[in-house]
Amino acid sequence: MATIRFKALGELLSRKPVAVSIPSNKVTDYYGDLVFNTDSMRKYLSKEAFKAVIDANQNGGAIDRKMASGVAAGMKAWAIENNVTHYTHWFQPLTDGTAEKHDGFIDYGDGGHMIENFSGDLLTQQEPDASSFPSGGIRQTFEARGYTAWDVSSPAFIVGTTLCIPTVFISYTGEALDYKTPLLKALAAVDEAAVGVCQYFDKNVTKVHTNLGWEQEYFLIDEALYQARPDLALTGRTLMGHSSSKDQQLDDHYFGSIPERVTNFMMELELECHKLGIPVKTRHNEVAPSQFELAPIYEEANLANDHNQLLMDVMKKVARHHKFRVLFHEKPFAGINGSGKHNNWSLGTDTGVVLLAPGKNPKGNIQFLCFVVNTLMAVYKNQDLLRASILTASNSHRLGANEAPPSIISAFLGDEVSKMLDKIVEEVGERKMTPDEKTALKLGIGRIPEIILDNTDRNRTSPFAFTGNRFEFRAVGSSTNNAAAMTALNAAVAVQLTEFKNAVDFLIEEGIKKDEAIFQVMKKMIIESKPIRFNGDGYSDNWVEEAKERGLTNITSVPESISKYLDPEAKKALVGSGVMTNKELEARVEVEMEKFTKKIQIESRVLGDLAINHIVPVAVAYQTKLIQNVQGLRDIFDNGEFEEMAGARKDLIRQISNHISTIKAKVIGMVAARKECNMIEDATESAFAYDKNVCHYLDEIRYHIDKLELVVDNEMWPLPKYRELLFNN
Ligand SMILES: NC(=O)CC[C@H](N)C(=O)O
Repeated sequence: MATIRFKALGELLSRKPVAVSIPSNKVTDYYGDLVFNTDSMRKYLSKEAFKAVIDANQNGGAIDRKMASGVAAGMKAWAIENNVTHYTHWFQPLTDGTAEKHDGFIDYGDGGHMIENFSGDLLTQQEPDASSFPSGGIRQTFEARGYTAWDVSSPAFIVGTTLCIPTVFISYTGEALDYKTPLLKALAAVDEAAVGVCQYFDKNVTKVHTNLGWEQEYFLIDEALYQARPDLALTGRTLMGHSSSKDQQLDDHYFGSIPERVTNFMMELELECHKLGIPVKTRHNEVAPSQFELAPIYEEANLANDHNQLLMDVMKKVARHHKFRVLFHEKPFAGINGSGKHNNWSLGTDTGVVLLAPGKNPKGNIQFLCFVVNTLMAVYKNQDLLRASILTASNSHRLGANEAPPSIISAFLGDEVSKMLDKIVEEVGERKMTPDEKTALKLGIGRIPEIILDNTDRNRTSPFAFTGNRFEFRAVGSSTNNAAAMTALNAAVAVQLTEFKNAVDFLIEEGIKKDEAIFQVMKKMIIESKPIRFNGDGYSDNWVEEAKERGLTNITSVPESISKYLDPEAKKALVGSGVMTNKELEARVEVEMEKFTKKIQIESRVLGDLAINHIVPVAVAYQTKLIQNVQGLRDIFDNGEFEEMAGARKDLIRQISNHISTIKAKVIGMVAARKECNMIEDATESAFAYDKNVCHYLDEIRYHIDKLELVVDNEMWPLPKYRELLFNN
């Protein structure tokens, strides 16, 4: 009997919801308790130190050494009062997670005795030995130094007994080795470019911030079953498993009543999030059985992203208290819904205007349309860059099915905004507009708010959908760091807004009035970017054809998509906006290529192991039982009767034999292919080779294993089945 599987199922039967105690009925009583936020800063910092942090936060300036010492002292006092013993620079290397090295507050004091020390220098900068993080060749192991430097715009927080200081991570020579640095630069770039455009409409605007509201989808699997699936534990997804007879066909999980064990997990998670100042608000069952979603209120994008990274970490810990494992993989189970991390993106001014929401008057609406059109244009020109920022080994399994967008990048606007754009094209002529024409157009534009509020349609197959006051970048995968997508998008929009402004300024210099210049440039852009607008079904075969005719790209290969980071248009966005240097971009491509290769390599090794050591022996054992059974029948029945009775069984023996032989042959082929790929030194070539020569084996081997699962005795099957994994809470 398959002991681990049945033991795990036995454990499942004894699970009880784990009780959670909430300190108060009012979230506001404990919200942000573990954050060094303005309230705690006011209490623990001198007036000057407080002002220095707020200034640096709002205006992006640096904090001088003296001030930093004051801030560190206040932060330490606050932390110690909260039972903190260690501090860490918390950063986001180019891996799938965050990094932290804890140091105690202890140090020798003047007389050689122990003191609690945390200086300004330790707060602002550290020099971790960085040789083991991916760097894409920027940092050789013999120059292992990397620096972490305090990101003042994201507040310090406490996890357990450790004070965490959000930092950027850069090499000795100044290149970014993390996700945060380029994101901060992209946010600054879009701020500058957007302020320039806003100035056409309101001279009081001096800052534009990017808002991000992510939606985190995930699966929860009982820990005993998870442990009995080495593929889940090592790769985050099931590399095999026949679909369950019932999964999501009846649409009965989505928004269904949340199981009690899961509710308790969610309660504890929300409690931890709220103490950490993560404004999580929404929770619900997602489409697939055992799939859930959690979403916060939107925040400034850098903070929102730190919070998402922190959340993923907290989720893993809290899940363990409830004897669950959380799966962030985009497609842990073939054939049913995968998990996205939809990024709701918008821009807002320091005067309180949401730039992607319709305005209150014609002027506000023209500004709104300007930002919509520039965003469309940026997406149109940067389809390949945006795809490169989201298409990973794991996300590639998700795209194109089950409400995840396809890999053709397009933008959904809804009928009403589309009509508005078409109207601009129709009504803005080549020659100068008459005052009456302008008034008519502006009046039409003035009607936008009512129209949109009633028509915020949704399109789940769109990678980039307008939803009334923001765009939802739906293609982003659940396991990734949002910063990659947000860096690409904001950099692309920044470059686009600058081009727009240059074009408008040029016309103004030629003597054309500002509003007409804006209309003329918008018209051109609406026409040029039209191919990116698509409100229809992103899954239809027609769309694949039509997209091709429109000249849109459709790339499903991960290495091919990553390599587009180095195309001129992508470089223009990332390097042109000052977000990355050429060297950093090339390094990033190398890191992403290596990540792809390694993930496939690991999957291939795990599958080979499971196929040969778990599945084939069981299939052989079952086949032997069948053979013995057939032999027994032959012993007791005469020939005619025997043939009639054993015919089907003999067929089954043959079928099992075929599957076993094919699996064995394919595993041998896969290992040989891997060996060849591993000889290739160049990261890009190796990734392409893995994609072409190894990936297909994963599907082929799985096919035969899944067929065996259908025929082998259930008592003998070693791995928990889909029905057991999916209906376990
Ligand atoms: N209802 C939904 O929005 C499902 C989204 C889907 N899970 C995705 O992969 O993006």
